[in-house]
Amino acid sequence: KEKVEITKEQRTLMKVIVDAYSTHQIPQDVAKKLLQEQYSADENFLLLTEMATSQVQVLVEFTKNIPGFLSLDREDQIALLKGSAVEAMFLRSAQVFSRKMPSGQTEVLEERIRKSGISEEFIIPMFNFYKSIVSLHMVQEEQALLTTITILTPDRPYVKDQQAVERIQETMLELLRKLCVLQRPQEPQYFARLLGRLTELRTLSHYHAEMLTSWRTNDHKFTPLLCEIWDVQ
Ligand SMILES: O=C(Nc1ccccc1F)[C@H](C1CCCCC1)n1c(-c2ccc(Cl)cc2)nc2cc(F)c(F)cc21
Repeated sequence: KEKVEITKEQRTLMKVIVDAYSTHQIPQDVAKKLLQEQYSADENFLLLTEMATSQVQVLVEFTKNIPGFLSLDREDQIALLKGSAVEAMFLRSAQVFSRKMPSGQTEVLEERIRKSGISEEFIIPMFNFYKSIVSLHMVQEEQALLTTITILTPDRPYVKDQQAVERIQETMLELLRKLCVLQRPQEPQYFARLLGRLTELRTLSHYHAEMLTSWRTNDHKFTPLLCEIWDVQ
């Protein structure tokens, strides 16, 4: 039986990542807003573009706290941010959706999102992904590390020094692997299941531009930052 233990430096690394992850969150809670009232497709589109724009800003702040990220080549840092922003947003959305809520509220939230203006064809894959995240019952350490691992994907477009990214990602993968073994001794496959979600996440993120341009709204207005990150307009 493998004796797994977290080293002192791994504990420090995890604290840095989890603190940064919980600090750099969007101030206003979109789930609360959606539960408070029903918005029109136009209002929902505006809310989405606002949320997605501020999500990119908090993502940039979060990555500054990933040990080693700032010592990467500057252009590679940008390539990693650009390449992971959409996935980070869907992962964040899934984590928001998987939060424990008073009974019945998750169903209301799901209904509001289904009716938000997003076109039918994307609702199934999106909620399949969200529900697969819900079923993992991730703790915040796992959520923070999974987002960090997503950001540190070496084979994003235009990354020059992939080895340098791989080295940092491997540190995070090893830490997550240990956490999963310690957290779920009865589920030896749990770590593999977590990483499997990243494949689903990448597939869902392929549709992101279409999801926005097919939104049921008369005016698809995007912020300059979203045009940059979301390959729209
Ligand atoms: O705000 C959003 N996501 C989000 C962005 C940044 C940080 C945190 C976030 F939750 C949007 C809203 C926007 C307003 C209309 C309804 C969907 N959102 C999505 C989502 C994201 C992108 C596309 Cl193309 C389609 C849906 N899935 C959600 C699941 C949830 F549980 C949730 F609370 C909000 C969610």
